[in-house]
Amino acid sequence: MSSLPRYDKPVLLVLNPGSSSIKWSTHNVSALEYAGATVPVAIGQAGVGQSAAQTYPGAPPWLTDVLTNHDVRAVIIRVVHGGSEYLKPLPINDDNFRQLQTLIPLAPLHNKAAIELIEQLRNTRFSIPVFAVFDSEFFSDLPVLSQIYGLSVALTEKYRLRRYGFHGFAHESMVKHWEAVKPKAEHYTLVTAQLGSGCSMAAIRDGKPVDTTMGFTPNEGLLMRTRSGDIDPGLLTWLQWQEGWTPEDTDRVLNCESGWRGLSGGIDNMADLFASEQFQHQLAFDFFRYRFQKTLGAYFAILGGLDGIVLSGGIAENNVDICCRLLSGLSHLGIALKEPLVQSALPLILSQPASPVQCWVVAADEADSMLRSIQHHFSF
Ligand SMILES: Nc1ncnc2c1ncn2[C@@H]1O[C@H](COP(=O)(O)OP(=O)(O)O)[C@@H](O)[C@H]1O
Ligand SMILES: CC(=O)OP(=O)(O)O
Ligand SMILES: [Mg+2]
Repeated sequence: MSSLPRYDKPVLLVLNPGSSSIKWSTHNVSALEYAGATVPVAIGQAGVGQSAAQTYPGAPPWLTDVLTNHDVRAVIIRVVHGGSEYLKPLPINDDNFRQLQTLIPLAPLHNKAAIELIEQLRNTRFSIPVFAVFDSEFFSDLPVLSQIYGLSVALTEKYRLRRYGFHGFAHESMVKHWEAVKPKAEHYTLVTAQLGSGCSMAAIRDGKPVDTTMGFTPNEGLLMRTRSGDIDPGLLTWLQWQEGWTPEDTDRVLNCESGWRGLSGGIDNMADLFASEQFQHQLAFDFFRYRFQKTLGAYFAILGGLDGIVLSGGIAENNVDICCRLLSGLSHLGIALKEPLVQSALPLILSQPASPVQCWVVAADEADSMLRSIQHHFSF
């Protein structure tokens, strides 16, 4: 039975499959205002290393419900990895859909869920055009030094190896927030941090990203829920020899069995990890914070100073105490926090008025950034 009230104006449906949720929202086509609540729908952890050629069941009930009760003119879906081919918004057709299917191994926790959703949409009776928008678009012009890896030019060129960067819609939304609260500052330096199941940071100069922690895949950089983040490549080769791992095994270990869940021995939600007094749980949280602060220091160095920090994502948005822990002990960087801070409506300023670095926590509006990206290329 349908749970959504009928909404008769034409809408765009925005789908955001993350590594631990699918978020959706509908938006009035003409006003591009929210026409419905952004409702997260829980999904299981996507399997790693499975074949992309699988059987797709029909659209899940929540999706059928949305399509039945809205006059959906187009679906805009966040696809995390577009490979070297796709960065700009893409109207999905048979050819590019087949190509997108081959990219699943580049972002197994994300692209598989996106491909499944697209397949389900294409199989419905609604015949609605589907557009993919890519998480790396925001990072397409990173400076060359932050793009490259220390691998041979032959290998780099053969596979077009580069840092792509992900969470682009979230980082773009955080930049927009900063520019709204600091409209007079023409030149500025900023660090944005998206902290959810996937975690990443970006160094921003005057609105443009100059570096970011996620790389060729969304498993570089910070410690994440089930992803290891940075790891010594030599350790990995050694483990492969020792354990006889196949590429699929390695992928599963790095993407699904590591991160704070692996390190803590099974704690999934950051709220539980943070609240726990057990040694191994505290160690996992401290390591998460250590990686965050180490990256902040590196970005401070390459930016030559820092005007602001903006935090977002499921961890930051829901837990002001964690935000404060992450930013504590950094007075030498010019971070002076307000104390005490209580969880309240976002956006929330965390720093004292005189703090040289102004710190905020905001609810990044990825859907809004996705819509703005598509608006530059298509009208509905
Ligand atoms: N109250 C909370 N305190 C700390 N962390 C939280 C809280 N609520 C949710 N989280 C964390 O937020 C994560 C989900 O964030 P989200 O940005 O929605 O992820 P994704 O987009 O990958 O699905 C969960 O993995 C959980 O660890
Ligand atoms: C790229 C990424 O990790 O996204 P999410 O945090 O939504 O899983
Ligand atoms: Mg997300």
